[in-house]
Amino acid sequence: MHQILTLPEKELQVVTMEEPPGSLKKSRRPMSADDFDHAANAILLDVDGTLIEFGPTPLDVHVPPSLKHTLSKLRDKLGGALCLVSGRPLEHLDILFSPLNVACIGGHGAENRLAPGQVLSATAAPIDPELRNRLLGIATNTPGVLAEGKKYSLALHYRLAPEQEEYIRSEIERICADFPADAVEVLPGKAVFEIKPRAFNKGVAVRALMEVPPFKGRKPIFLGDDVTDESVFSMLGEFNGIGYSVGRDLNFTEGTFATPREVRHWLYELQRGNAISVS
Ligand SMILES: O=P(O)(O)OC[C@H]1O[C@H](O[C@H]2O[C@H](CO)[C@@H](O)[C@H](O)[C@H]2O)[C@H](O)[C@@H](O)[C@@H]1O
Repeated sequence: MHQILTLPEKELQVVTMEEPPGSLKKSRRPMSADDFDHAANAILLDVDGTLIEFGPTPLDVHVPPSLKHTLSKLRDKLGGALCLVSGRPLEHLDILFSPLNVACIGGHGAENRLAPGQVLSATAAPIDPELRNRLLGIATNTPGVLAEGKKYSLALHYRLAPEQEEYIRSEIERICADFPADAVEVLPGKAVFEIKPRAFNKGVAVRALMEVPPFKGRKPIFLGDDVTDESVFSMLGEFNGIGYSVGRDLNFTEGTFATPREVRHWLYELQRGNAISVS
């Protein structure tokens, strides 16, 4: 039997994770909080592996209350120009981060809420149902593999069965070959393959975000940990922005945080700084 992961309304298993050791050499330090300008910058944040530590399954994660508090304060000091940019669906982000209300890009760019308090909107068509069903069959037939159904994509997680990575990869390739190549994209994430239509990605969604208030005219600072974040890192230059990676160096980044804990500390320092009033 495959396991379809769903998030029960307002109910998540909360696991307190050990903080991983900050082992990475920090040769490229991110900007000091003293140099940060609350009136000129926008903060864009990937979630899993950047703001919070990985858990064994998508539901077994912990969002520290102190992080929600920090993000709430920082959002206010930025005049609302703070956005979560995640592969998770927006409704999952809202449950995980409740009661925080911030701008969000979800589903790898398929959905967005371009400012805090706005109504959610979809920017993409749902994943092809036949493709979804055939991919679900991989989880059905492979012990330890979890299928995370999302409206716009499907994630096949092998964190609990790492030995299945190559088998899953080849099965996905075999199935996707039956669909138009320009319609299907496979994102290899952290112990996961995400299959989605090619039409949207985080970078395209961030480009749209940066055209609307309160983000318009600001310089985006984006933090991400994964190759699935590269579509954002690679377009930041269009807005004079800066990218920072987490846990490892990635292309188009100017600095690296060792761990999500270090990211959380940096954000805490940013929200403590004085906001310069917007004219
Ligand atoms: O874009 P992100 O915010 O980084 O989200 C990427 C995916 O994160 C989640 O999966 C990852 O985190 C899980 C919980 O720690 C972990 O078990 C899994 O192995 C990771 O790949 C989420 O479940 C996906 O929907 C996101 O696309």
